[in-house]
Amino acid sequence: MSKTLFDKVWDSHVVRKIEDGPDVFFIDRHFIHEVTSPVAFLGLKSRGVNVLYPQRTFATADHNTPTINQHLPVQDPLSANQLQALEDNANEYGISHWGLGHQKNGIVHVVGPENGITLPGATIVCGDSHTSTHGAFGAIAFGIGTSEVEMVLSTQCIMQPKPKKMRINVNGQLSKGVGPKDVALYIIAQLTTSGGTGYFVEYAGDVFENMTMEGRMTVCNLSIEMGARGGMIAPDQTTFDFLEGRLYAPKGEAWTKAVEYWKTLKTDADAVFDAELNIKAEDIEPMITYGTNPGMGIGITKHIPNAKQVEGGEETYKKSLAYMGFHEDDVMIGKPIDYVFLGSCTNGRIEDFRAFAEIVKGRKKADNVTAWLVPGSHVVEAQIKEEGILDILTEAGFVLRQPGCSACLAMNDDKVPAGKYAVSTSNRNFEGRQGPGSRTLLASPIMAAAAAVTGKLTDPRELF
Ligand SMILES: CC(C)[C@H](C(=O)O)[C@@H](O)C(=O)O
Ligand code: SF4
Repeated sequence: MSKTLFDKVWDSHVVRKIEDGPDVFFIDRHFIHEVTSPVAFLGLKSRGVNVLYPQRTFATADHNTPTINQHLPVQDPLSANQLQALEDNANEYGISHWGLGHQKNGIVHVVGPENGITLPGATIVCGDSHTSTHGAFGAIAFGIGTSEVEMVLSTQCIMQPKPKKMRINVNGQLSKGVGPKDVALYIIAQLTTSGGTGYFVEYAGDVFENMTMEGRMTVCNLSIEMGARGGMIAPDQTTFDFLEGRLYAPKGEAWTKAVEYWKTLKTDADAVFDAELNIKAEDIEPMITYGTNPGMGIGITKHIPNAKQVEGGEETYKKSLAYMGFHEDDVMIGKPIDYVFLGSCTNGRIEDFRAFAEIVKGRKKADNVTAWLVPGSHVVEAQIKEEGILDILTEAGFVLRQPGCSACLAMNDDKVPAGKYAVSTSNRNFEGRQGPGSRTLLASPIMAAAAAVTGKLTDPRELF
């Protein structure tokens, strides 16, 4: 029978089928961080159960970490406790731990791929919704809850009903200034934040085939924001080139054999999906969100839609605009902004910093803008320095911070004040996401750069 990429990976990991119930599903690799793992370990302890395969679990600290002075003790007691608990649990159970200050430390969804822990055909989970990022490598990767984290630690399996399958095809040529983030925000705007509910998505078409691994990760990362369980892209030469030689990637003969297998991980020509969406690359503009969910996005040259044009309740829509301090039919270009955040597991990789630097090169940060530029990992930070990007940023008046989730969800000190506008390369614009009362406008790194140097929303295409 013909199979999709998703079927191939899923079916090869089912340990047991339960009639009319979920599958018992084997997990190859498990990431943990300080927010969702402490309670899972407490559960293990209270049941007197051990970690079955500690070498399949990887711990990194990211959410509660400060992004300056990481060599000093963490001031916030809650954060300090969470970080300590992660370290203690990792040590107690023999799990590798990349804590604050460790040269491999960074956001879980950045360091996994960077170190070749994320591999094609693998099943990957983490107590974190943006685990979908790892699907960029042709892995089945999704977020799980704390009780499932405990289940994976103790059995290396979870119980999962098999989701439905959706394919999103984007074909054609993206225009200059339109990148992976715009593609993803465009798709979410089309589908809405619930359009992917119950599905696992495969992204296909020449736009994804021509995309770098960083770009594919940005797209898969945002799958969760359309309600999908996860998203994936068939592995190809771009994937293999990215992975070869990385710390945990197979070596020598094992590598050759692995690549041979990975090449079979493609959707068969006549395989059937439960839903399919076709998008023309030429229709996508640089995107910006104007509301309080990631589906409320439009091309930068467009006006904010009228309540009558949008699905869902008019009242909720108006409430969302009121929170943002915007009005129906407003033009986005020219709106003044206060903060710019470049970073997160969506856009905190080297390519994102290159894109940002391309725009700010030879320009200056606008005086009214506070900018937080936060690499996704120490590896990204080092590369920023090596490639001379730091010099460009410094010259333009920007400061580079240290790695972590930072203002993406403001669990540390990087909080956008109430009422202020932040152009953010992260993935969620919910009320208060970047600090109580903060107003988030989601965008690509180049859109963020254009705002950072002009102090207002600007069409980045004008700055090339
Ligand atoms: C803290 C964590 C559980 C959360 C998630 O699951 O996504 C966070 O990473 C987020 O982005 O909101
Ligand atoms: S960077 Fe943001 S979205 Fe990603 S894991 Fe951290 S808090 Fe979640």
